[in-house]
Order: sequence, then structure tokens, then C-alpha cells
Amino acid sequence: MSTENNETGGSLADRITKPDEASEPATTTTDTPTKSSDDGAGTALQGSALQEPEYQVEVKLSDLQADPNNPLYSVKSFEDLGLDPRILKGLSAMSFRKPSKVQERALPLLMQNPPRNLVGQSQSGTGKTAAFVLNVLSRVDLSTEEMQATPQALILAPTRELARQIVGVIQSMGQFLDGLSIGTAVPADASARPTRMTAAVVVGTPGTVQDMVKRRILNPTRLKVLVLDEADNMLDQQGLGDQCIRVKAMLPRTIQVVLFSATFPAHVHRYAAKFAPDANEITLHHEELTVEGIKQLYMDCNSDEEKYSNLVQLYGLLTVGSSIIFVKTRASAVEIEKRMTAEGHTVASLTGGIEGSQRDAVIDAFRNGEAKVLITTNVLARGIDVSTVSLVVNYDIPEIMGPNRKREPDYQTYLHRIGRTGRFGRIGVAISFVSNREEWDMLRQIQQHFSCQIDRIDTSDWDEVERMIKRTIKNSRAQAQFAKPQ
Ligand SMILES: Nc1ncnc2c1ncn2[C@@H]1O[C@H](COP(=O)(O)OP(=O)(O)OP(=O)(O)O)[C@@H](O)[C@H]1O
Repeated sequence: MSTENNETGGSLADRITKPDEASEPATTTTDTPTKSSDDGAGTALQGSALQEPEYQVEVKLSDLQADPNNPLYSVKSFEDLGLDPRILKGLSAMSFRKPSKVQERALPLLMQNPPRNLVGQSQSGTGKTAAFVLNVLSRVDLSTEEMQATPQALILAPTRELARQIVGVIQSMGQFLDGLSIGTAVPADASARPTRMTAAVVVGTPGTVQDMVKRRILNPTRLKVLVLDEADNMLDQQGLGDQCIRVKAMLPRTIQVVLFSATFPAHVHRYAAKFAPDANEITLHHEELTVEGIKQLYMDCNSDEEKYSNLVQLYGLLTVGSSIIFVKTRASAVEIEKRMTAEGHTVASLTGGIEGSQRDAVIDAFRNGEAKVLITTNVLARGIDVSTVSLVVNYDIPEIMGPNRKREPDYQTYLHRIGRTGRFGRIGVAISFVSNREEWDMLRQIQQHFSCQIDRIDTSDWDEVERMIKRTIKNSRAQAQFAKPQ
């Protein structure tokens, strides 16, 4: 086991656009599991099966899961992991046939008694959510009505979109557990009134949860599991980190602390070890972090205006599946959306600047395929799982301000952004736009840091660009169809 080295330090304040506001009133919706929902990876998987026949993923998956070098590989079955039969039924309903590597390794460590803390790392899209959700569902006591209404597990995520997605996964996985209710604690619209949290599993953003505990509408005394998803971001980002520490200070001392992320830069890893003392660890080298199924490309643009015209040229390709365009600021997301819409293209945008219910409507439309091109900031860089995303565009290279106010690549965010495609064995394309020397240097550093290849797209022949990208996206489908069971 080893940890990452040579990570850039510095504040991550710029990485996520206003993910949560402690001062905003909380929304506390409580859900009971149903066989489908409009949010969450479980649904995305079932939903995508409607658009892409299931075998296209299944056939490829079984090959990948049989390769010991693949992060999706496992020796054991879910049955071998000692899960409750009702949970196994939930997994089967979601078409989860075999655990991934991180699920196989993490679950025995998470489920051991007495409980031990865990710091777990695994590549984007390899099933970390299921790893912590299965532990949570295995540990909650639903034997009485009183316990069913008592918060026992708390899962914190950096954004409302990710919190809602995790709720969707728990609903799907726990659909056969009688009496399971799941509460969502995310910032509410100004008009909403917070209500008492009466769910066994609570998923929320740190500021809102902190606020609810303070107001005594969330009783923390019976909590036995605390999960931080995207833990490096949660602990390192200004504001979020403080909120997480304050929330933890209000919880029982014996609580099991579980931290998951695809990235744990060295300085956060040291800190994580304090937040989750004596933890078991699953870690990766940073060279191991890129996902094989994601083809990384870049495009030379001579100016900002050329970035825009290249994006418009790409529009036909962006709608082959679904696409996410990452930009640096809220203002440019809105501006590009307006401009493209005025020119007759159908695009949506989601930033931290819009109200919660509107954000929910945009992400839901993107999940169900109504909106196929989404322009966003780093607010959606992490965790979002929409299996139909085949193309990610870094309109602006993710960067942070390093020492001496020098622009430096934001390695973690690059990895999380491109990881919105190529999920759980799927193939995807990530294109980064480079419009000046500094951006070019940053891209080169990213390539060196992850020891990965980022190929140039020659934009002198757009027909060839189109053919090349389509070939890459479609190759996976062709292979899968070729192997279609008769
Ligand atoms: N064992 C499994 N079999 C089939 N599909 C799975 C399995 N585990 C997870 N998945 C699917 O894989 C996708 C990615 O999972 P998940 O969102 O948990 O990834 P992650 O590791 O948390 O990624 P990120 O680092 O980007 O947050 C989801 O659509 C999920 O439903």
C-alpha cells in the first residue's frame, strides 16, 4: 500500500463553486425505497439499459471483471461477502453481477466487528458508492419503528447533486429492506421550511447537516457510521473542511469513519488519517489513477474565440451520447449557454449560482436524456454518475493558484472531470482545449503527473476529427455488439 506523492498543496477554494451554504435553510425530504427513482446511479444504470441494450455493457464487463489488472476485477461474488439476502436481491435488481476490486477489498474491512475506520481510494467510476452504501445498509437496525426513524448513518457529500444521487443508489440497493427510510439534507429554496429528520440513513451536504444538528432537528446521538464521499475535497476545501470537522465533533466518539475518493493528495492524506484514526487503508499511486477506457485528447485553439467556434463545431458529436463541458467560471457557463442557444443549439447549464430546485431540474433533465449537453463548472466535476456521458470537454483546463500566484494544473480536478465518462468499463472521450502557452504547459504537466497519453486532435480537417471521435466512441459499442450473446 502506498500513498500519492508530489501533489500540489494550496487551498482548493476555487475548485468547487459554492457547493453548500451553512446559513441556508435545510430541506429534509425523507424517502422510502422504491423500485425506481429519477435520481441516482441505480436509476441511471436501469435507465441507460433502456437506451443502450444491457448486453452492450454486460459482455464487456464480464471480460474486464475477469482481468486481474483491471480495477473492476474480483475473485469473490457478492454472496461471498456476507451480505443480507435482501440486500443481495437489491444488487441483483440493479444488475450488479460481481463486485469490483474496491468493493471486494473494502467490504470485509468495513463490515468487520468491532468496526474500524477506512480510508479508501479507487479510480473514478469503479463503484465506491456501492462499497460504502452496502456497509451502511448492513449496519442500520430497522427492527423497530423507533429505530427506523432514528438517524443511524450519515453520508456527507460536497454538492446537492451528489447527495441526491447517493440517495438514489441507497433507494435502489435497499429497495427490499422493510422500514428503510432515507433523508436528504441539502440547502433548501428560500421558501421551504426545515422539518425534523426521521430517517435511519441521512445523506447531505456538511453545512446543512451542521445547521440541522445545531437546531436539534437532526438527532446525532445514535449515529454509528459517518461517510465522507469525495473525502479529499471535503477535508481540504475552505469552508467544507471546517463544516466536516464541526459535524464530526457533534457525533458519538465511537462512530465508524469512512472516507472515500478517487484522489488523496499527500497533504490531504495525512490529514485524513487524523480525521479517521487507526483506519484501514486502500490506496493507489497517482500513475494508477487514470481509467483505461477514457481516451484523452487535446485541441489547439488560437484564442478564446476559437475555443468557442471549436465547441460549436463539435456540437454534432456532443449529442452522440451526452456530454459535459467544464468551464472555469459561472459567468462563462452562462455566457456560452446563452450564445449557443441563440445560435439554435440545445444546451443546458448548471452552476452554483442558481437556486436548488432549478439545479435539481437541470440535473434530472440531463440524467434522463432530455438535455444532452451540459455546461458546468467544477461543481459537477466530482461523483456525478450518468452512464450515457460519452464526451467530456475541458473548455478551460482546471487550474489552481499555486505559490507566488502562479497558475498550476489542478491534477485532482482534471481526473475527476474526465472521470464523468468511461464509467464502470464504458468507453469515453475527454477533450481539453488549449489556447495559450500556460495552458499547454499545464496540460503537459498533467500528462507527466499521471503518466498518461493525451493526443492532439488536428482541427484542419473537421470531417476527420468527427470520424476519429465517432470511431473512438463507437468502438466500444461495436465490440460489445460483436460479442452479443446469441
Ligand atoms: N459491481 C457492480 N456491477 C455493475 N455496475 C456497478 C457495480 N458497482 C458499481 N456499478 C456502477 O458503476 C457506476 C460507477 O459507480 P460509482 O458512481 O459508485 O463510482 P465511483 O467509484 O464512486 O466514481 P467517482 O470517483 O467518479 O465518484 C455506477 O453507475 C454504478 O451503478
